[in-house]
Amino acid sequence: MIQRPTPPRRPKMTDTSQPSDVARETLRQLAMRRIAPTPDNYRALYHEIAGSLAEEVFPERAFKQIAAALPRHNRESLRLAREFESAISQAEWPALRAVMADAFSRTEETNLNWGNLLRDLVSEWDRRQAGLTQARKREMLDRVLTASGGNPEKLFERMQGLLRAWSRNSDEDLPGNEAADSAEAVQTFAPTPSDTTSPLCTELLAGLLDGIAAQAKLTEPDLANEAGELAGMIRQGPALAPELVRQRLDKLRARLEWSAEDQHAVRDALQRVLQLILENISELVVDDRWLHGQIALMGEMFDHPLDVRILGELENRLRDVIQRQGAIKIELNDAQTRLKDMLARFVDRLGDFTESTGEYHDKIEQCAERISSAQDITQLTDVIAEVMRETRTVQETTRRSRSELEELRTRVHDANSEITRLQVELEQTSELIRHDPLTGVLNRKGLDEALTRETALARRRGTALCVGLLDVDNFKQINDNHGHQTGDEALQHLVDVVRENVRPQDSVARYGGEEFVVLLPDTLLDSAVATMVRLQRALTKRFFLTRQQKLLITFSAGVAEMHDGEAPEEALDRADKAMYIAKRSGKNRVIAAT
Ligand SMILES: Nc1nc2c(ncn2[C@@H]2O[C@H](COP(=O)(O)OP(=O)(O)OP(=O)(O)O)[C@@H](O)[C@H]2O)c(=O)[nH]1
Repeated sequence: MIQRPTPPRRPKMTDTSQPSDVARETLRQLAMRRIAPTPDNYRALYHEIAGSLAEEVFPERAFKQIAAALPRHNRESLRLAREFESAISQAEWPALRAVMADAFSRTEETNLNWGNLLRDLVSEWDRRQAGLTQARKREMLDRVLTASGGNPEKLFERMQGLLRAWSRNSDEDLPGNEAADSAEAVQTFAPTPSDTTSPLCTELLAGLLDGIAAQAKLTEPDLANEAGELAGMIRQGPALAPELVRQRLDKLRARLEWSAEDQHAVRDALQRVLQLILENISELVVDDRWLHGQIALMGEMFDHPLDVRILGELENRLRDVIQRQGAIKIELNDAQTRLKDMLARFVDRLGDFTESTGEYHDKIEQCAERISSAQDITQLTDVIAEVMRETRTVQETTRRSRSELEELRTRVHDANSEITRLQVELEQTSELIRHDPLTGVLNRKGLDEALTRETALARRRGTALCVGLLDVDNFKQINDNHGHQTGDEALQHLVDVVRENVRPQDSVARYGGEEFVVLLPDTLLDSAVATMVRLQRALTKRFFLTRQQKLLITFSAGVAEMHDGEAPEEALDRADKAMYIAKRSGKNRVIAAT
């Protein structure tokens, strides 16, 4: 026998006098009847169990779609659309009803008024008005027609304005103060600042923005793009989003002001840099390599668009190079003078030696003559004694000269090595003075300068500035297990990853052994924390490879946003404290300083 499935029995209802019981029962029934638990099914079942009527649901989504399609060409339609949206967001039928009634009554009003408006306008056209010729009236009407851009509501509004202006100036009822009224008429009629549909204003404004875009293209591409985009928007029809255009124009004006201030600072800094270069070039007397160093620096400077940060750094670099080169130059001159003295003594010694050996030869020749003319043995004995004495003297001179020459040779060799060392140091000075020799990032001195520069810029521009201080986790273990050289390479790897993952305007500095600072201009605290976390992620993606072994480098970091009027050292101190909290709470994390 085929077993028919038993239809789901209506289960015994629990007490459903309380809404919470109804809700519980609804869920139970949904599960038992295997009905999909959608909001609509839940609602229907709830009312079935409660024995109530389903309330009419407010169709918010559908209304929002309607709101999105509403026209917003003028102030009036924009206001209505906003009121409509507000009624939707409150899900209120009465409010929605009021907005709709308002909108319809306005349409009716507008329709009714067209006839009256035209009649009044025609009669004002025929009347005589102070200071308004027919030609002037035609010109005014033309402008109203053009400025309305085919928008009937706008045209209606403007025609009413025109009518008011004409009627106030009519001869019949012209009050005593004609001049003021006349001025008011023109003012009433004159395009308002938001009247961007006036073709002349539009083109002037757009042309001005194009000019700004062209000028800023090379030095500030972002600003140039913004000006270009705004020009485009204004040409397309700014009446579509007048508020947005106004806000963007306002921001652009503020940026142009900053840019002008920057240009000023750039010019001053450039002047100081050039003065320093000139001072330095006039000092160049010993080695042309110095000159090449300076020229390379200038080349570097003019390779980038002039920027206060670059100029500030170059100025400081040059100042340092000049100072250091000055000191090295003195040492180098000293060493060269000593070398010259020694060579002079060497030449003297050689002369003495040649002289004494020359005398010896003369003496020996004389002795040889006396030997050949000697008559007896006594005479010969005297000559031999003299030969012996002269030979001993010359031997003594030769020995002394030899040891003196040996000593001179060693000292010349030492002086030469010293000169080579100083020259190498001289070449490296420009590079190393503000940069850490191991990793190439800024050292403490470089960091101090970057902090001073960025703090001043942030204050002037009213932008945020953050410092992130990171300390490598368990670095001692890397050194102990793999050697100091590997430890050094691990630090270089860390710096490579950090530099690749921060913006060009961010600065990276070595703060201590395995501690680094990242300086983040124009960045709020949350974004700075996010940046440090991004660096941590980047390090987990790029392992450090040493002898075919992958090492994961992690760090703990503290981040502080510079407070108003706070000294950079205090912000660093707060970041340091936050970093220690990160270490104590398990390492490999980023903590925002309070
Ligand atoms: N290879 C190398 N090691 C360095 C350098 N500077 C500092 N160190 C070493 O870094 C180690 C830091 O050790 P600790 O201060 O105990 O820090 P840590 O092992 O990272 O421990 P935590 O910070 O608590 O995670 C010391 O052994 C320093 O000698 C460097 O330039 N190269």
